[in-house]
Amino acid sequence: QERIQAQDMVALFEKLSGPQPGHRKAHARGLCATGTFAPVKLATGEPFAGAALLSSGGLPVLMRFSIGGGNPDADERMPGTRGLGLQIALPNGGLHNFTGNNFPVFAGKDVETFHGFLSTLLPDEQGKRDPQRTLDFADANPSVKDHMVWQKSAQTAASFANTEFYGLHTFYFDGADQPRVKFRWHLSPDLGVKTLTADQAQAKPAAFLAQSLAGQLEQGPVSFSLMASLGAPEDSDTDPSSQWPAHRPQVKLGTLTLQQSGGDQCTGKNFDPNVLSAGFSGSDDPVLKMRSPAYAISFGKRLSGQ
Ligand code: HEM
Repeated sequence: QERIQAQDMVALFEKLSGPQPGHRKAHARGLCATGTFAPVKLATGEPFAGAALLSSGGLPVLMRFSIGGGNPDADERMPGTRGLGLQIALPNGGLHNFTGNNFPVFAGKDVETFHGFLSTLLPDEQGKRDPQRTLDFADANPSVKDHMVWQKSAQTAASFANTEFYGLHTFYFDGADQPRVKFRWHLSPDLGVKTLTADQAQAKPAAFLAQSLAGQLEQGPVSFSLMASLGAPEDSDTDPSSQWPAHRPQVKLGTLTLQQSGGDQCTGKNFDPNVLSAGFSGSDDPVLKMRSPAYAISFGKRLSGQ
C-alpha cells in the first residue's frame, strides 16, 4: 500500500470540496468564541496533579466551532461532523490545544485507510458518486465501520453548546509523584447533548448555529467539562478507530466557560493538536502525527490566499 503524505490529504480535501481560496481545507465553516478555563484541584499523587495546565484558574481560551468539510458555506441543517478547536493560554506563555470532533470513533486505523475511505466519495469521470464504492471499501477495510455506523445515525447538532467533542487520539501526561498517565479526552457540554430531528432541522435557516449560541450566552452560563478517560495497558494508543471500553475511569480536568461568540480572532490561528503544554505528549498514533503537517500546509495556503 502506498504511503500517504500530508500534502496528499490536503489535495484530496481540495478535490472533494473544490478549491476554496483563503479558507481552511477542512472545517472551513466556523464560529469563533472566547472563554476561560478553570481547572479542578487535584491532590498530590492523583493523575495529572502538578500539570502547568491545571495550576491556575481563569486561563484565557480561544475556541473555534466548525462544520466538517471544506465548504465555507456548508448548510448547518445537515447532520454530520461538528468540530472544536480549543486553545488554552498558560501564564508562562505556553499553549495547549485540544482539537476534537463530535464523533467517538475515527474513520480508519491509519492515514492510508482514511484517505482510501474519503477517496470513495469522489465523483467518477461522469461526475457521478457511487455509494456502493464506499460500502465495498468498508467490507475490505473493517476499521472504518464503527465510524460509518455513527455517521448513519448522526443527527443535526442543535447548538455547538449542546455538542460533545472527542479528542479520539491517545495522549500521555508525565508528572512528578505519579505513574505515566495514558488518556483520551473529551468535552462534555454542561447544558446536555441536544440534536434536531430531520424535520426540526429543515425548519431552521441554513445558518442558525451562531444565533443559537449567542442566544444561549444571553440566557446564562454556557460551559463544557474537560474529561480524561484513563487507558488500561490493553487499550490501543495508536489506533483512533479502536474505541476504549466505556467503563474506563474518568477524571474531570476543569470547566471551560464561554464568554463571547463571533468575531475573527480565529482566522490567524492554527489549532494543531500536537501543541501541548509541559508534561503532555502525543502518542505514536499515525493519524495524530499526520495532523501537524496537514494543518500547517492548510494554514500556509489560506494565509496566502490559496
Ligand atoms: C489524517 C487525519 C486528518 C487530517 C489530514 C486533517 C486535516 C485538517 C486540516 C488540513 C484542517 C484545516 C487546518 C487549518 O487550516 O487551520 C483541519 C481542521 C480541523 N480538524 Fe482535522 N484532520 C485530520 C484528523 C482530524 C481528527 C482526528 C479530528 C478530531 C479529533 C480533526 C478535527 C479537526 C477540527 C476540529 C478542525 C478545525 C480546526 C479549526 O477550527 O481551526 N481532524 N483538519
